[in-house]
Amino acid sequence: MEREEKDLMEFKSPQCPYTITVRRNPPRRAKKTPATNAPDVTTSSSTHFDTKDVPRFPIEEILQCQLPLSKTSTSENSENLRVFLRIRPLDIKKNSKKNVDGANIARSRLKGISPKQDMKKKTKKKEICLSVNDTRSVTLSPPQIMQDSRRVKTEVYDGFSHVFGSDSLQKEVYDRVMDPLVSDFIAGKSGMLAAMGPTGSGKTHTVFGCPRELGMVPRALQKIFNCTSNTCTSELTRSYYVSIFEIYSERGKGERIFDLSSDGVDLCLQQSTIKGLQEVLVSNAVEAEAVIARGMLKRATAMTNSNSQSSRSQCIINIRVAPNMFDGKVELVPNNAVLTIVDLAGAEREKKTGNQTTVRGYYEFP
Ligand SMILES: Nc1ncnc2c1ncn2[C@@H]1O[C@H](COP(=O)(O)OP(=O)(O)OP(=O)(O)O)[C@@H](O)[C@H]1O
Repeated sequence: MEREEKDLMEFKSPQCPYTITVRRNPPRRAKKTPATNAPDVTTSSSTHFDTKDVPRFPIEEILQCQLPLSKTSTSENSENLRVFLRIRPLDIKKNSKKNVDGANIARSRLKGISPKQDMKKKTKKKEICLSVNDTRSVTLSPPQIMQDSRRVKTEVYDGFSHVFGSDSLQKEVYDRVMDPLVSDFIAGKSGMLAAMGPTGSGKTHTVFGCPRELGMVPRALQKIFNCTSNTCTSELTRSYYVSIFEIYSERGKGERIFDLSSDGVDLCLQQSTIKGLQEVLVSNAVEAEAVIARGMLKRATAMTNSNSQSSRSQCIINIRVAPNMFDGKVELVPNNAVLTIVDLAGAEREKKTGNQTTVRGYYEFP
């Protein structure tokens, strides 16, 4: 307490400074400052010190003062954890085409209308309940049929790092979400992108994409290897390793971890560390994509053979950069940085596709 009061006394400037150091929790048993010329206010009764000489502590000025924010704290990239929201388009061409054929055609005929009219009716029933307010918030309102219910309310979800509307492009998402992580990774800083959401919400589409709309993984690999081959010699000394594994959990059973690389086996978790995960050395984006594609195929096959309705599968891809020896020197910057990409698959995934050899998205095998 003595120390604190002395500190307050030493603050003589009536002007509010731009930076203020607020000392909290001073050491309780702090030694008394050796005797100086400064009067001891705590024992003022035993001294001739006059409290009128003490300059007023400018508490009001400090409280009113607007501290200028530093450049880094205002930039959204400085946040360690960023949460993005991407809204999936309501109508996906692939599905609408599927609905016109087969059983739907027969049903439309029974109703005495053309399949196209039936489709139109269906589309009319679709109601958009999620609207984008601005780049950081959305409003979720109940469908009209439930609007009288007191229990369901319109809610605003605010504070996202960025909201991508249903018309957002893969490149747009990559530039804002993934590119900063890739740049950091190239500079030696680890990062992670995790796609989360209910089944069918577009996680796999965003992470892997399709040949016409490349997702985050192929775009990241392109940047990493383009950068490596285009820049200075020190970066040519780097080696890149890819590993891919799956954390698989089934209701009523524990979690299992599988190495999805070609000769990978069951893995075990020891004190939060996965033991025995294989890494594959890759020298370009094509090689890296091949390792990931094979892993995705292995994952899909395992999912199809399992009781996928009650299971969840999390696929984790790691790209690690390691410094190499070059002319007797070691490049120190990319100090084993790891870029991790997580794709969480929903329970109904394989029930819908039902085909062992098809991995949806970018990695498709004949
Ligand atoms: N932004 C988008 N633009 C076009 N099509 C999309 C978009 N997002 C998702 N889709 C399509 O929606 C369908 C479901 O998406 P996707 O498989 O990515 O969902 P998911 O969240 O990974 O589902 P699961 O958890 O079951 O694996 C796919 O046919 C996908 O191509």
